[in-house]
Amino acid sequence: MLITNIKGLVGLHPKEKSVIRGNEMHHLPVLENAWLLIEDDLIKDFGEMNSIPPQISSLPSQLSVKGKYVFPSWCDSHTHIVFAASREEEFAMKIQGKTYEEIAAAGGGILNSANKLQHTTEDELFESASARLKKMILQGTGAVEIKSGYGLTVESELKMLKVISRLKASFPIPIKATFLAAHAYPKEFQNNHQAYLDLIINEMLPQIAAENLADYIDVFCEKGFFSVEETDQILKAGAKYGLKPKIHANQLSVSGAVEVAVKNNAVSVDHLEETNADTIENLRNSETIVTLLPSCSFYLGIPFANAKGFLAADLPVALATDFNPGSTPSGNMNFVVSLGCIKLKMQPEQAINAATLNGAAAMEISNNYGSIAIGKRANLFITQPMPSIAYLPYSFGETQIETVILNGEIYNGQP
Ligand SMILES: N=CN[C@@H](CCC(=O)O)C(=O)O
Ligand SMILES: [Zn+2]
Repeated sequence: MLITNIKGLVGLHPKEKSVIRGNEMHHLPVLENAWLLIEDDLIKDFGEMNSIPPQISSLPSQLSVKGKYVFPSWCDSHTHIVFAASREEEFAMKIQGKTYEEIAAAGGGILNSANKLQHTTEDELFESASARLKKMILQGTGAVEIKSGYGLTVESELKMLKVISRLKASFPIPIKATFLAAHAYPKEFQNNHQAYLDLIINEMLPQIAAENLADYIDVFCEKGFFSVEETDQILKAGAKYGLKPKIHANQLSVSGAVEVAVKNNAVSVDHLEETNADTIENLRNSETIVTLLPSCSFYLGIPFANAKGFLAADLPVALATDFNPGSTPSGNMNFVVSLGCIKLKMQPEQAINAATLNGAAAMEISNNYGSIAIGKRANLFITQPMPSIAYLPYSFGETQIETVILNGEIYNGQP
């Protein structure tokens, strides 16, 4: 496929560039008036229209996209899209002023989702997650991470991870699976934490490893959920099976989560709505990526993360949706990029880098995804005609995406 007359080819980082740190994130390379050649599922070549070689300009399969931009697909590195039911009954409680913790204490929250999921079949979960994923892809997402964590029993955690495996086999995008049994303590373990930790460590992890069902391990390290010591215990057990951590950290309080995550070589620390100077210091000399989830702040009404502080400390910042039924019922990365600009005060270039190459880095796939470079996978989207790149986050709540290309082929929602 040859795409011609591209108004701007966006995200032309060199192929060897695997992550972008703070100060560099302003730099989003764009080639104006460009062509892009895709062969099989890979980016084969690109250049300027006024110097297009004749043997390329005469190729048969051409798509002229005058006035439109071509972006690398969004890479959404934090989601919980396998769930049994929406939770809009909690929406009303939130509007009345109940906090996330109060809703959880009243029997809502994660345990509510776990109860529903335990009574839902693997096939039903696969169908509903597929519908969500299809919609996300049509909104420009071309790589995704999905967590378990609404099972909370051996059987149901495995059921969730099997659903993620089936999604991996059925969808034409890379999918990473994260094991998050340490999402909340089930009722029967509320006064015996160690028994649940033993269940995770001695029952769940060996089976998950034997069936190769997870790529990462996650813990909701937070007051009222999993303590720093409990988190450390789980991460060390995961490491024995080669599972690197991606951690829910500092969503509701500065909890020591970042320290324990960095100590255990976390690929990413996610949320960080609550941050102090120590949080930044703990991250400074690590490889850990800071993944911010501004649509969670938007929906819950909790603080927006200190993106500018992380960027000023030269840390790599990624943006992701956190799509889940409780704190973020949306998988729209376009809206996340808008919030990155409007609420986190990132420049459009920084937010786009955060949602593409750094999102890919937070899933350890940035050698093949997240930017437009020769030899990388042709996962991209073509916008509607737009006056500039900044127009995409500026026109919040809309999607400017007209055509989605995955592995070099136009994606129309099948499967
Ligand atoms: N914080 C923990 N997990 C989810 C919310 C889960 C829920 O409320 O169902 C999050 O990332 O926001
Ligand atoms: Zn989450």
